[in-house]
Amino acid sequence: MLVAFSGGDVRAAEAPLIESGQGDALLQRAAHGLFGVVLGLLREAGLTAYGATVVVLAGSGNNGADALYAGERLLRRGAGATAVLLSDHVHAASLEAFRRAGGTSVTLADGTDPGELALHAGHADVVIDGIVGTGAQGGLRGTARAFVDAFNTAAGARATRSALVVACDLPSGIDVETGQVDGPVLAADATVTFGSAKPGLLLGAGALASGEVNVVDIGLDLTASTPAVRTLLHADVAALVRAPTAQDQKYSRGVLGIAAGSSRYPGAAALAVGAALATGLGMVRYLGPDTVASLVHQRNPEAVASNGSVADARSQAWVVGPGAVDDDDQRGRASDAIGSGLPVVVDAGALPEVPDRVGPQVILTPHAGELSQFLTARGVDVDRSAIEAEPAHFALRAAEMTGATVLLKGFTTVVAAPSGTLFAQTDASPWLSTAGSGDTLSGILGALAASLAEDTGAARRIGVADEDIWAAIAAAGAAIHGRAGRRAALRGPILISDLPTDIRAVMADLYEERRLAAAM
Ligand SMILES: NC(=O)C1=CN([C@@H]2O[C@H](COP(=O)(O)OP(=O)(O)OC[C@H]3O[C@@H](n4cnc5c(N)ncnc54)[C@H](OP(=O)(O)O)[C@@H]3O)[C@@H](O)[C@H]2O)[C@@H](O)CC1
Ligand SMILES: [K+]
Repeated sequence: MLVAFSGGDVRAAEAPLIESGQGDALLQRAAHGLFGVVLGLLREAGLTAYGATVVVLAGSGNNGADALYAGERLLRRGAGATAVLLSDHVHAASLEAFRRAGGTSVTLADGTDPGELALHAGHADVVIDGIVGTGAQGGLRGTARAFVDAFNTAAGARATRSALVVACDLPSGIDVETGQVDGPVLAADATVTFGSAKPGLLLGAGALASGEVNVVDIGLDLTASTPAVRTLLHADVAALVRAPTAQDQKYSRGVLGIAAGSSRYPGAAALAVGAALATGLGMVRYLGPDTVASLVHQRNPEAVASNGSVADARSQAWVVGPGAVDDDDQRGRASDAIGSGLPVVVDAGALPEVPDRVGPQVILTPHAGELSQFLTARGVDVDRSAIEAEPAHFALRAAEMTGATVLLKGFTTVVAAPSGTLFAQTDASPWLSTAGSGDTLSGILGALAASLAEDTGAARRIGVADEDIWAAIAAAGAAIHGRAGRRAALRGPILISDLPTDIRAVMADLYEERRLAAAM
């Protein structure tokens, strides 16, 4: 699991070490970790340090010092390195070490046009961003801002430019706590972060600017702090999902009730049912109008369908709401399922049925517009754009207000538990923002909820508190959905009705990971 502590907590954990005279040792450990990741990236690009061209961008703080010490190590391995100094008072010892190893440096003075230097950096093999780290205050300013603007213009966007950009601790320009960007940002191909990830690397625009996040252990003790954000990795999702055993029968593997679709939106039901079956469980019971049930049956004859009541359809979990609009029977089923005490995934048309207080086993899956309506109906007047700017804040607010688990959809999906625990998953493909995508997410979440509803060891397997298991299940569902989308996008624009094929392939990968982990 990728665990992010706030910049403040990381700095507090550094403080006693710095006071006891270990400040330089910390810088050296950080620089060594950064150097190691750069070497690996060069190797992946078919290069070695010997002969590689490196540009180190150094600001006035310790972030610049880490980058310069990493540059020193690359110089000693035969790289050619130039430092662009964005302040006239960079960390003296690291600059001295960089120069002694053969590096050259140039100071960008206030008011000087950074265009030529930016062009030079754009032609390097690697650019190490040591402009600002956890000491950044607000959006980039002064020479830092001018240089990043010029670099983005000269080198182009990530994926189109030739230089690999490696962020030291965090990409300069993001807010360390929220990932919000105010002004230019130096988007990285990879970020090497020290002690632990920071929330801004996992949330919002910061998650998009960070590339692959590598955490370097520099010996900080963070055990007394509470993680601010967590991201489930492949191994965590693999440890969570439940594979059938020889003792299982269809009822013990999990039965999911789905009250989705309406005569206006019949397709949503078929998509949710198909995705649930592909995720793997014992049975899906579909409840809804006969016409919709026959569409569900055409695609998935294994689903058991009726137009009966929630009370009569024994299940371990429910999905309510996808495509269920202007349908009083579906509304009644949503209300009954939410009131049943069973895990329930509540989407779209069922969100207005949520009472004031529920338990964390009720998983709400709004997008920003739906969360805005949901919160406004509860007296928190907030529009869609405000939620998009601070998704974690508003998801937590909704979870704390209602007691539900709140999964807020987006390119980065955030999941808030009522306990305050927060997950962020950036597994998705932009191709997934298409009609029907949310219906398949509901199906995946429902299947996980049904198959894990009675699994008392699930939270322990991935190291979360029992009270946060529903948030972890929701985060795992977002990860599976996102990866299925990425896989599907390899074949071109995603056809959501095809997604079950990719969901099954993602599940197969997860079971293989689980098997390999057990064999170790
Ligand atoms: N502590 C340690 O021992 C360890 C620390 N570590 C490393 O140190 C980093 C933290 O170092 P830090 O505290 O020196 O702050 P840092 O982010 O380098 O720069 C702050 C300076 O930047 C400037 N500045 C601020 N905002 C700005 C803006 N918006 N736009 C432009 N400039 C801005 C401002 O300088 P000024 O402009 O005032 O000259 C300010 O003083 C951390 O991320 C990690 O990499 C690790 O190696 C582990 C050991
Ligand atoms: K940086």
